[in-house]
Amino acid sequence: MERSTPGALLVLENFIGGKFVSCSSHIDSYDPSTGDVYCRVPDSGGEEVEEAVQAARDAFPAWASRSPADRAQVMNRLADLIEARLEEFARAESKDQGKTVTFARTVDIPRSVHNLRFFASSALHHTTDCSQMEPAGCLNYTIRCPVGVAALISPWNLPLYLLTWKIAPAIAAGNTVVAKPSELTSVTAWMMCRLMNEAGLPPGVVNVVFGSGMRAGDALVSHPDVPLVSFTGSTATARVIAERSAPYCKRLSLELGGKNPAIVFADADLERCVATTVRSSFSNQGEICLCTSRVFVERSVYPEFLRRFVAAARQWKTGVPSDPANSNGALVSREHLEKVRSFVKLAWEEGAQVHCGEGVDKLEVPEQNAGGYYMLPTVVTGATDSSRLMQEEIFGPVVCVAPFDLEEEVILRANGVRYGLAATVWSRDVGRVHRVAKQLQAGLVWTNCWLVRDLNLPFGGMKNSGVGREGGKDSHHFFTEVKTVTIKH
Ligand SMILES: NC(=O)C1=CN([C@@H]2O[C@H](COP(=O)(O)OP(=O)(O)OC[C@H]3O[C@@H](n4cnc5c(N)ncnc54)[C@H](O)[C@@H]3O)[C@@H](O)[C@H]2O)C=CC1
Ligand SMILES: N/C(=C\C=C\C(=O)O)C(=O)O
Repeated sequence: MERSTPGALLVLENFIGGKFVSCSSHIDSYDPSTGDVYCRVPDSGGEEVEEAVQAARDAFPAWASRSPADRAQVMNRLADLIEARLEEFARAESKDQGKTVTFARTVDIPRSVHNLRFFASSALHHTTDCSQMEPAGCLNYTIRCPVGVAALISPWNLPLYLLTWKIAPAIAAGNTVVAKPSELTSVTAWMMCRLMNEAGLPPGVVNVVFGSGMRAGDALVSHPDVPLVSFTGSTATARVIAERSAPYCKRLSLELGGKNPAIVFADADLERCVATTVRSSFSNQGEICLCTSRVFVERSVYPEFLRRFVAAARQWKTGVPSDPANSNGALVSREHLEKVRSFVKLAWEEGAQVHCGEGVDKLEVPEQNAGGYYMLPTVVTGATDSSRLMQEEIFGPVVCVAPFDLEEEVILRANGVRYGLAATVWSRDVGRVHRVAKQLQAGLVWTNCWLVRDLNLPFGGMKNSGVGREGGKDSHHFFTEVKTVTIKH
């Protein structure tokens, strides 16, 4: 049972047409570091979504006709206002999500600010195509127009970062939006809404409706006046969204889960590789779709890699999110903690070896955090490639390590899952790195590094990891309709 905190709870309101609007029912939101209720999130449904879509529709013509430079100015002001409150946002993100304050302070919030500035700036530099048909005396050119009201649905793992990753390109291109953050982590979105009028964003350009996926999310993606949906979350939810969107032929961008492999060849710089692979496996409690989940190591260096990797995982300290000594905080919810733990239980049942973490090492947190959702970084070996541990997205601090013998073999094994989001390859052999990167079924391949991100380049997954790409030009294309104009002269 969750414990509840006495005293006043933070109560959030929807942000519609530039105003905060209260909702008659709410959902409790928990502080993952203690298990206490600390916030109440509007449980919006069809009525609230209708109001928000109407506000976005009303605001669309004026916003769409503003110049990119005008829109960029407002977005930059919003970025400045968030940046000026970075610490406040970082603490709120940590309390709501369970991540360490350090991670929120150095990753989530700075990257949210960067999203706004990046898309504000890139909107100034887009060009379109032109062709001449000489014998016919025709000039063809393209123009790009905003699509209309965009539905933006974001998850709980990088709350403000992934929300701004969608809002920024959508409004930079002249769309208006109705966003629905995850009901588990709504606070920083609400805090950003408090800054929108001050930033100069016209009422109705960004509307935020809080609530569950089943009610608010479903009403939003099913709305006939919303022609476009950008979603980040689970593959299961993406399927439902695709079904709801199909009758209206909506434009979809789906960024989904992963089962990301790291491939370590014997010639890799083992020291750097171990340090980075621990980070790629356990950052943000393993709750990033890009986290490494399966590590394949060439057999000759496998024992040494495993020894160093387990030692480094034990050094990845887990505990109270506000303590700067900790690399990991708490998982997002009790349900999610139970789900992640069930994979380790499965490992024990199936005869795999658990080298550190869950069930092996002791996790210590202060008495007041005893109800929090903590879990130690856990390293498993001996899971078969076809096991659930090696096939399903765990989305927590659990990683499987396995040896391999041949390059062709490891490519097949790395590709042998339904997902295809990200992969990492560790080798000093440039030829091999190119060869392997080309054959991996993944939207992103990092070699000798992880999570180095240029927002200009496409981001997205293959297979069950998603549909479409976002980032730079791809986001601009997704959030605009292209039209070809032909002039006979
Ligand atoms: N970025 C990623 O790859 C993420 C993957 N996941 C995976 O999904 C699993 C389940 O986590 P959930 O929070 O349940 O993810 P989810 O996919 O259900 O939630 C993501 C967002 O979708 C909304 N949503 C849920 N059902 C909806 C519907 N029918 N229509 C419209 N919106 C809907 C949620 O309210 C939330 O805002 C995790 O254990 C993890 O494996 C979860 C979050 C992010
Ligand atoms: N989309 C996700 C992470 C993106 C990270 C990045 O852009 O660097 C996710 O975890 O869902």
